[in-house]
Amino acid sequence: MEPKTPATSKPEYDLSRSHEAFLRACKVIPGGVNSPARAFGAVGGEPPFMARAEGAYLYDIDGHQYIDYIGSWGPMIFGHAHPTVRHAVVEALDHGSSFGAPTTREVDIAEAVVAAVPSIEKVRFVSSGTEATMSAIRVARGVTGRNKIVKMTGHYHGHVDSLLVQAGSAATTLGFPNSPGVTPGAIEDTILCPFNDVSAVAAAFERFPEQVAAVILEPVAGNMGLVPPRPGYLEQIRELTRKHGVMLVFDEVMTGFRLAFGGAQERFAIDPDMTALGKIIGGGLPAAAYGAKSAVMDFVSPAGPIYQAGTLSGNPLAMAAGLATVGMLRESPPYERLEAISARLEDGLRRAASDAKVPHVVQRVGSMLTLFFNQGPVHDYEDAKRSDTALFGRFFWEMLARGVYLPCSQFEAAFVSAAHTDADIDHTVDAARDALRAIVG
Ligand SMILES: Cc1ncc(COP(=O)(O)O)c(C=O)c1O
Ligand SMILES: NCC(=O)CCC(=O)O
Repeated sequence: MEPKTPATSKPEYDLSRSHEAFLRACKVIPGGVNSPARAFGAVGGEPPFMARAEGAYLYDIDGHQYIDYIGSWGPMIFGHAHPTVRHAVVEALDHGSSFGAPTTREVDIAEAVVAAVPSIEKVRFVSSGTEATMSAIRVARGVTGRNKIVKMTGHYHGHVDSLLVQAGSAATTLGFPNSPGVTPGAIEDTILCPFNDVSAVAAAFERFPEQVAAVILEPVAGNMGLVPPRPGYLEQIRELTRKHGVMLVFDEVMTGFRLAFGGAQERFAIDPDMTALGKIIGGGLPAAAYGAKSAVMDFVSPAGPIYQAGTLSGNPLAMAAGLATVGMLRESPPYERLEAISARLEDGLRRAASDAKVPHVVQRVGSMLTLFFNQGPVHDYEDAKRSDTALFGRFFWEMLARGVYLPCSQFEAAFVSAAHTDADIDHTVDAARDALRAIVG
């Protein structure tokens, strides 16, 4: 079937094949999906099922083409099915897909991470961002001999029990910040603070003197929509944690290799004690990592006593995809262009929303952005929750029908890739203008 070219005027939009697939899926998969974030719970309706993806585009089984701003929720910084990544994975596959024994490719990618991220001297590879943050917390507790963790409301660190409290992403969307099955014991050592509020963290340290092992945060929050740190916030948190002997853990699963080659910590010149990486580091295959100075990482088994393991950790295919992606980021950095096209999108969306006279704010850092239907500015979770999610849902569907695939929740960030062209951006802005006109008249 020839893909239908996206048009900004709303074409007939038929998802009957996806509907059939969804009915089949719902019989054998909970909610029809393998992760709630893709279920359209926040926008209503059923998701299109995807057939393939290439460059900046997704193609569904009903024959529609979409300009993709999810990028697999972050990994696809060069767009989909990039030939260099594909070639690396195919070559790796020809040599066997998993050995359960060390490979030189793991050393190559570890060296690449250490060279890219100054705060990391040693790094351990795992298979998901969830494992990376879970392990980082375990190490922080093991190294400090303290139990408590400070977490920011609206920040999402994967589905780790102790961190699944007032988490963002689909946990916000689905409205059960504390999931059934997470025991009171699992979260009793988790202290919640609002993002961008240094005094709340200082108060937590005073209330629990010498009991806090770590502060974990997304340096630029992407799981309650895009929320930048206020100027000076990260610096003050760094100073405060150092003063109290608390480890500062940056969850750079989203921001790592995206906001700069060295991640948000390079962009904001902060030296965290530990870093969780994911998404881009796996180049679209399942890989993630956590790293720190050697003095910390040497506590990790088998060098030290803190246990952490994984059958598929350092998987050859995932390492090949990650290495190819990191190599391209280093050899031909896309960051300047990403900044330029993302700014073009930001400006265009802002103009479209202003002209439609809907309350809005567009927040962006690098190639991550959110159009909030909210007066703004959005500094924390409480601000984000004031958004008009019903309006967002209508806008989302109007955009989808016009061939633009935005993240399917107000509480997610959109990702721009190096594969997006100026024409894609302009098409998106035209679609937004039409969509808002269709909604508000
Ligand atoms: C900031 C952040 N941390 C951790 C995770 C968890 O990663 P994963 O979904 O690979 O487990 C995600 C996304 O899911 C994330 O955005
Ligand atoms: N911002 C949300 C995610 O990145 C998670 C995607 C998923 O769990 O499917």
